[in-house]
Amino acid sequence: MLSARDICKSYRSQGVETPVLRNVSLDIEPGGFVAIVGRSGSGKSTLLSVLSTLLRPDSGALTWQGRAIDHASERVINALRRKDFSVVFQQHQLMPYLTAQENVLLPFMHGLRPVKREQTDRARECLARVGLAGKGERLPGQLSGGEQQRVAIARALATSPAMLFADEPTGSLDKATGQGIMELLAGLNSDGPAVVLVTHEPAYAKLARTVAVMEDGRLTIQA
Ligand SMILES: Nc1ncnc2c1ncn2[C@@H]1O[C@H](COP(=O)(O)OP(=O)(O)OP(=O)(O)O)[C@@H](O)[C@H]1O
Repeated sequence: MLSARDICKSYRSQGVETPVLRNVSLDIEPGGFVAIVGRSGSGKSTLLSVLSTLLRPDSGALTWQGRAIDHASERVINALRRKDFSVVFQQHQLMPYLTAQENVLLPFMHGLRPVKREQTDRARECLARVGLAGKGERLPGQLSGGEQQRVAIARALATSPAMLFADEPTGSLDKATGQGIMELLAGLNSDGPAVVLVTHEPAYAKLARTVAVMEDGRLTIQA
């Protein structure tokens, strides 16, 4: 379980401090599905970044399976991101010169070590899971926006994470394509990782089991 308690986070720029998260607490159970909603600038992405360890909180506690990770070493954080946590962004951040399958294999690539047969099989399985069987040899530029986001999700799934974080994964897609991505995430969540996602779209949030609303740096759990 991932647990955040009394998380505070401010940004400092040009001598001005802007508090963004004020005593935010949230528990995410194994298999949970949480949508974080709220108006633009309310701190949703900042919260997601703190939960996924991309940003460190100024104060408060973040624990993963009972272990404090808010000030864990880089080594511990890197191990967590390699194994348990995966993040999908609005801009899918695929490598344009690698095929879909090679992009999904990226989490397995360490230095010059060749990827293993079972990792290639896993990449193929993940592409099939997101509805892209048979498209593994295409470059991102030969796929639609929705398909590119599916590749990014397949890449995030490759390591069988316990937690999948998604920051506006539908933000650059039209409504029907976005709905497809949300349904995919809901389907993956039903037998896979816990999902925490940021969305602007109330219709998408309905697919989550818990809706958490950010307002003025505070978080309210709706259901
Ligand atoms: N690196 C930064 N330095 C200074 N201020 C920042 C930084 N990142 C975000 N902010 C500010 O923090 C506040 C919250 O930003 P955040 O991106 O978390 O909000 P959001 O709810 O995700 O917004 P949106 O829905 O528009 O993406 C905003 O006022 C933003 O301008």
